[in-house]
Amino acid sequence: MAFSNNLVEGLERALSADLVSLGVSVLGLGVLSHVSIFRTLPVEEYLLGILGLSLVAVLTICLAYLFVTGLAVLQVLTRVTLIVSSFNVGLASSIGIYRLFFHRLHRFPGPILSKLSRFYDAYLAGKSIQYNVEIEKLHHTYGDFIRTGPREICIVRKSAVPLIFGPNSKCRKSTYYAQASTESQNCSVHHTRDIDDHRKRRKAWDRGFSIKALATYEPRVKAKADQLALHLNKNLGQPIDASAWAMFLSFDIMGAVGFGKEFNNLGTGIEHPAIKGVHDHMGILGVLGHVPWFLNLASRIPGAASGYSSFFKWCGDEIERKQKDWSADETPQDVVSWLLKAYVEKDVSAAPSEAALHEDSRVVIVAGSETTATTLASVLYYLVKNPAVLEKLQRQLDDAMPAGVDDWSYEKVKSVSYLDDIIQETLRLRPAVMTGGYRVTPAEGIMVDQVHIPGDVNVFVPVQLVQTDERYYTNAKEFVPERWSEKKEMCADGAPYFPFVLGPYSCPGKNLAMMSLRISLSTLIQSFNVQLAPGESGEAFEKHTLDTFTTTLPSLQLQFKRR
Ligand code: HEM
Repeated sequence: MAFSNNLVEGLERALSADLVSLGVSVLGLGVLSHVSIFRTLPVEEYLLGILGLSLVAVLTICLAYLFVTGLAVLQVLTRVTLIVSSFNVGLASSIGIYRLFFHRLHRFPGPILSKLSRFYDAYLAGKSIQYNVEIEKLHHTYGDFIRTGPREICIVRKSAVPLIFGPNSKCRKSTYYAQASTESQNCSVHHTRDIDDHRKRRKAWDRGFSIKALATYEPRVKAKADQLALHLNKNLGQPIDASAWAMFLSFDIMGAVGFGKEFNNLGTGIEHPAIKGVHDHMGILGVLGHVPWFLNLASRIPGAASGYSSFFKWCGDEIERKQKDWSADETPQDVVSWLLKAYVEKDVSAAPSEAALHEDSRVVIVAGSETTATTLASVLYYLVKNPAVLEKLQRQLDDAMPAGVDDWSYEKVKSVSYLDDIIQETLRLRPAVMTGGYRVTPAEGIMVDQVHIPGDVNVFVPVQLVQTDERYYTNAKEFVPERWSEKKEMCADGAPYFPFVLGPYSCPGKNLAMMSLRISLSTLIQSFNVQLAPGESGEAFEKHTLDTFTTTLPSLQLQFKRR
């Protein structure tokens, strides 16, 4: 009894302390909480728990004031506001001082605000949604190793590429991928950070892109390319937005070989409504993706993801339909059916939950379409800007298929290695993922040249910047497809080239992408001459491409004429 009386008295005294003493002690508590808990806690993992706990703490303090001290409501509110703000000031000051002066990355150069918070890089990305351009500016100011976040280093060195992305790299996916979910159970193969989960699941994906599977996709890809050629034929000499039509083609291809379904963008000339929502929100991803925990939190606000709802529903309905019509005896005819097969048969490579399977199905469309579309439009851009390259390609296609379109076969197209050189050179100058992937270093860190990057640090090598670096490529910003064949001296030894990334997280759709690009480009270039439409300089296309993780292109007006 005496003990509980003492406790109540003690609590009463503490709560009724004068405002200055109260503020100072709670500020100290904020500092203490950072030093003892938050400094090492992976906030992304416990986001909701931390928010819930903070709310409970504030409510408890309110109730304690009301019932123990008997203060009036206004006085209680004043004191609680003081407590909350003092705690946060203490916490934020401790975080700031630690990040600037004591953090294991404190010696790396970079903008002060980047060292303090990822929100600064979100601001940089948001200025014109060209984080790739901002990174180039930072590189000129700070050099090859830039601290782009409290716990992030951007490295502009070729030697970093195998260390971070190579097959033997010990780096894993970083917290960047926590923007969707932190539970691998619910994540797509792209977002899971659990290395075992990822390794197992990649097997199901790789089956969907095997040589045998690709052979079944080939006629469908060709049919879509022919449909585009037909549209161009009907609109000879008219301005055609190459960015939009490349997107229509790629989405229709992924609808056909990804799901075995028809989006019919090429038929209508209008973006399918399920996809429009995705495109409208790419900018948000390009900005808030830089603060993954915030994006994760924001996406939980009711209605926040409503722009995606028709896309989610479309993919969900299609999976449901496939599950209903499932026949174990049939060989899957599209990528999602390969993923579903693993799931239905409870294979080790299966997505770990229905939610994860749905996420995977959405990745098929988004990862497969945007990337191929932007590459296709970019190739066309370089061809119109470099007519000698276009003519050389046409000559080589004619040599391989002398009887013209009736002579077309994918085998013959594959023999035209100049086409691959053109695609490769385009992906060097304008990779479809311009800045990321993002990885985290292993506990022992990594040694890049003579620089030690400590453990548990997020790292990335900006793909476009390092692939257009004069140290590694002669006339690095110029489009010279011959550098991949007869002018190999234009690439330095080990010049960095990784538009599909390398190693365990590399793009599983690379062969499908290359097939789609070869088929569509050969189909178009064999039949048409192409040039910039009147009034189009190509400047906006060159300068205003957006870095939305994958690339978002401005329009590019081209004119097609029959050869
Ligand atoms: C020119 C076309 C393409 C390019 C340049 C490209 C590039 C990339 C890159 C750079 C990544 C790594 C991203 C990261 O590290 O976060 C990636 C991953 C991925 N890509 Fe592609 N991609 C292309 C086409 C495709 C296609 C056609 C598909 C088919 C669905 C596809 C499916 C995927 C998937 C599922 C991943 C995640 C892989 C993983 O995390 O294990 N991509 N791609």
